[in-house]
Amino acid sequence: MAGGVVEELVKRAGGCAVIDGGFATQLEALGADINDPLWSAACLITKPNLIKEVHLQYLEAGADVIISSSYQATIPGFLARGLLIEEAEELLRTSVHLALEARDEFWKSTLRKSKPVYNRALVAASVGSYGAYLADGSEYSGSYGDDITVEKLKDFHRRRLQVLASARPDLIAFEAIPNKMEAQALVELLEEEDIQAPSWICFSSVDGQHLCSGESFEDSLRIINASEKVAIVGVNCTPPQFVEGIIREFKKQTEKAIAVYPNSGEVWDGRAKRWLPVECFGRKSFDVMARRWQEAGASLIGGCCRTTPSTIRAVSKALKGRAGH
Ligand SMILES: C[S+](C)CC[C@H](N)C(=O)O
Ligand SMILES: N[C@@H](CCS)C(=O)O
Ligand SMILES: [Zn+2]
Repeated sequence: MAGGVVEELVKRAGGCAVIDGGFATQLEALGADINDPLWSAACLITKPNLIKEVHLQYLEAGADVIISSSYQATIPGFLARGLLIEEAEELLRTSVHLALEARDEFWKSTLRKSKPVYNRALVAASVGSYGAYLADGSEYSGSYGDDITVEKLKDFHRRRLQVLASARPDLIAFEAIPNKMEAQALVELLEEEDIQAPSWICFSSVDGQHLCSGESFEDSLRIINASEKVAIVGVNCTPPQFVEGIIREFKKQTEKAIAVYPNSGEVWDGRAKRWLPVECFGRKSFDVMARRWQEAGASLIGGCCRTTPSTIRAVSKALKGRAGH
């Protein structure tokens, strides 16, 4: 059963596991230049040590799950950069290995302390949507053009998924999926490739009522509910003010564990490649909202773009009564 490892983690975490925060955001905060078609995955080539440092910072902050640096790491993306196929595949494996190394080192160091306050974290291999690869902001529009088909999406995802799975992550995290066709492709692919690690599929939404494409959550959840390979569904990189309503809607439509890791509420300008500030997304702070998300039924909670280790420290404290320290 795909969900065993997830159920165990959620139980160990006291009912709600903490996911890490914005990975690319923290890479940038540490000085990386990610204004690049590969976005944060460029650092797999140029700054692997920084990637490990970001993972360690989120573990220190109290994350029970860390997500690898492969969101925008794709074989065609690396080939366009002039790498060979073997080099591209090695970088994909490296993204998982860096996260596993950080997890194992951190866990060893906490075991040496007399009163460990952490759980042994899980590593989720990130698989960004096709829109992330296109690097045109389409993970927030769901518009992949008229020519796209389920088969083309499966072909796009297939080899990367095989390679990432071969590096033995604990979970596979499909992130910022903006339309139903891609959810269908992923569910079929998990079955065809018989992927053993449990998966999560997280959608992006810009209005809190639909996928970014405008399609209903209901139809996509029906597709996902039929898959035993998917243990967790949810939303990521979605404005936080919509998340409580989304969880309540998902609770009606699925029995799978629900993960939410919204962004800060800022909006990505895909053309200018920058985050646009928002006036105000509500009066509540992220950690206060996180408690409401837990009450509404989320089992895994973290942050996405523009959230940081201090966000996750506060979330960990709010959900478990203690910060990572
Ligand atoms: C989650 S978005 C901010 C990632 C970057 C985007 N795919 C781009 O390359 O423009
Ligand atoms: N795991 C990725 C998601 C981007 S939407 C990151 O945090 O950078
Ligand atoms: Zn994000």
